[in-house]
Amino acid sequence: MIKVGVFGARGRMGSEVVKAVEQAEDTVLAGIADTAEERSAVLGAEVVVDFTHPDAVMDNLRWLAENGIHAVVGTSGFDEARLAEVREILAAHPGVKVLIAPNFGIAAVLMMNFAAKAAPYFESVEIVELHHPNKADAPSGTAYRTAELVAQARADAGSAPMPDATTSEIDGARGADVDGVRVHALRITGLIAHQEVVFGTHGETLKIRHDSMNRESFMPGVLLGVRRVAELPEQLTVGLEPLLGLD
Ligand SMILES: NC(=O)C1=CN([C@@H]2O[C@H](COP(=O)(O)OP(=O)(O)OC[C@H]3O[C@@H](n4cnc5c(N)ncnc54)[C@H](OP(=O)(O)O)[C@@H]3O)[C@@H](O)[C@H]2O)C=CC1
Ligand SMILES: O=C(O)C1=N[C@H](C(=O)O)C[C@H](O)C1
Repeated sequence: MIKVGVFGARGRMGSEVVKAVEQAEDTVLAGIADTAEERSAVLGAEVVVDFTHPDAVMDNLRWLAENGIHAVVGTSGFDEARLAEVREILAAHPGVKVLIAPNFGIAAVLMMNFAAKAAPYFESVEIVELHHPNKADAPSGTAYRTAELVAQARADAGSAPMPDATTSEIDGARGADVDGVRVHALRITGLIAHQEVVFGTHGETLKIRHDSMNRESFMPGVLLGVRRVAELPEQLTVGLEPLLGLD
């Protein structure tokens, strides 16, 4: 049995993780925390799953590394600077592994993978992410990661800059610029988590859309991370792709 702790256990995602860990045959709940002060409740866990807040997660990761506990992280907000900081923390704790996945939905990972593959074939691409209005950050971690992957695929293919003749705009009308890719964030009551990657070239468009209909849908990915994190070859793994055999 893998002993699993949960940070953010009373939140929307954390409460689903608690249920999934309790229901799986090879995992047991070792402790839960919903504040930094409660973290010692997970001492004894082999792996902690963190679905907390972008403002809390870095301190949580430092604490877990200091206590020799592997981490499976769903919390958003990881840019290159943060990932570099995580690598620095881990360098001082060589036995500890961390998996950070911008999205644990298997279909969402495929959506990102397909978007990167399509990117070199189109002149234009923009990302629209749609979430529930209680989401803490914008754009979503998934949209941010998709933009990075799409931008990298375009750069590797030597794609020309995207056409955009806008010379006058109200601030924000063209969305956020992530590595040269425009990202638009909608916050709509009734939604959970959704994304469209919209590609266009002359006479043809392609839309790749992903919808999370409930939070249970993230749990197979979270449990996969819990089962595999200790054996991952790198101390820090970003994205579920290598665990799914995707390049
Ligand atoms: N990678 C993925 O597949 C997914 C990622 N996410 C991400 O997960 C994160 C959480 O989302 P969601 O569950 O909707 O948010 P919630 O606000 O519902 O849950 C976060 C929980 O974490 C608690 N918390 C805050 N600080 C700490 C801390 N230092 N230690 C332990 N617990 C803490 C909060 O308590 P309090 O409310 O009292 O502050 C709250 O209960 C977000 O960054 C979101 O983007 C969400 C869905 C899928
Ligand atoms: O806050 C959410 O709900 C979600 N957050 C993650 C993100 O920021 O990408 C994953 C998913 O979109 C749901």
